[in-house]
Amino acid sequence: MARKKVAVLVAGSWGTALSRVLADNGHRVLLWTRNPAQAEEINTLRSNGKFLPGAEIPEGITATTSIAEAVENADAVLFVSPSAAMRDVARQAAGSIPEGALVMHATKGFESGSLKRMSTVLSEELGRAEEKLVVLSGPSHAEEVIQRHPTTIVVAAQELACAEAAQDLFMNSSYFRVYTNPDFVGVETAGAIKNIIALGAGLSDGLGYGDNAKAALITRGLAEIARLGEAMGANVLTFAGLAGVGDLIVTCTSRHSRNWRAGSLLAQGNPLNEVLEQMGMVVEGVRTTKSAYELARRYGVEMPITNQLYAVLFEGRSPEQAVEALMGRVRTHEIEEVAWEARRGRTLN
Ligand SMILES: NC(=O)C1=CN([C@@H]2O[C@H](COP(=O)(O)OP(=O)(O)OC[C@H]3O[C@@H](n4cnc5c(N)ncnc54)[C@H](O)[C@@H]3O)[C@@H](O)[C@H]2O)C=CC1
Ligand SMILES: O=C(CO)COP(=O)(O)O
Repeated sequence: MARKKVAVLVAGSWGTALSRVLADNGHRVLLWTRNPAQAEEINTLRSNGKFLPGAEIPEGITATTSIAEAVENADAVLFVSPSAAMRDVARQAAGSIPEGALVMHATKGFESGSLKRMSTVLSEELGRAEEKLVVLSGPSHAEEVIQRHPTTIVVAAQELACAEAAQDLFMNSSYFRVYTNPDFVGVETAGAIKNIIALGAGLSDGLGYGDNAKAALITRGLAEIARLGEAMGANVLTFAGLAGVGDLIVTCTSRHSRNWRAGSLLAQGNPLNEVLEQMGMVVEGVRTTKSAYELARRYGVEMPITNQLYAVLFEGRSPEQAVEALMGRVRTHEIEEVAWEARRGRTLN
């Protein structure tokens, strides 16, 4: 594949790891950071010690503090800021992105207050149709990608050509395999909402519960993620894929997971503000719990785990009370569509 110029905004853990994949694929990467000391460290020491300690940054990556320089003449632009900074970063880049550049994002979250998906925020700020945007998601921790450990992700776009252009940029046969999916809304919502369940898994482990509890959180979490996603227009099958169950597994079980770690610190009795300070990296699940709690009300969807997480994070409920409330819920069917009422009148074969 021809060598492309790709701008990556910003130089956190995930932006840096994805830059390595692009550089390994022969592309020229301009990695933007607002922090001059970090740019200097990347360009001279070839390291990004705060976010990926011990990792070597390849020569194909150049850091810059000028967002205009990063995106100027770029063939593709990847946004990978925390969700809280997306609108601000997009606004800064908007005037300099070439008309024909492929625009992608790999951020997992919603905009607080407006509850908009990240692609909607990008579309508004960049003046581009959502149909032309690409979202990257799936089970992928930066700490493993930077070490070139085998990883699979999914790229979603409403137009196949856009998804395949992103697939071409990132896919390599040694450690990074990329699938395409036309269900843009499903991939984007699955990736955002899984962080709530990761917080819950961390809380569960922090309380000393075992694998049964975690498996329950993953599966029942998936059920409520899919319910909200479907109400927002997603294809329910997407939740059985990399962005759904795949990401839930990795985020609820990996020692690299920030959301899991934050949940386990909360279970030890640490206040939320101290946990976030101690983490030093973005913990998207906290904001996303609030957004999903509000989205569930907007779409009339039942999300019991999200509701309990919301009460623990923002209303002072103890994790033990939250577990009691979840276990004490009124009895119900596992899947409405296969419940007895729905089968009445059908012949079994
Ligand atoms: N770390 C990972 O393994 C993965 C992260 N993600 C997603 O990628 C997004 C970014 O996460 P990470 O890279 O892990 O975060 P991080 O905490 O490692 O880095 C965030 C970076 O954003 C910068 N930043 C924050 N606000 C800014 C602003 N207003 N303007 C410019 N720069 C700003 C920070 O200085 C920092 O360099 C999140 O939505 C996360 O869910 C997705 C998949 C994997
Ligand atoms: O989205 C991620 C991995 O796919 C990263 O989020 P966590 O660090 O919370 O697991």
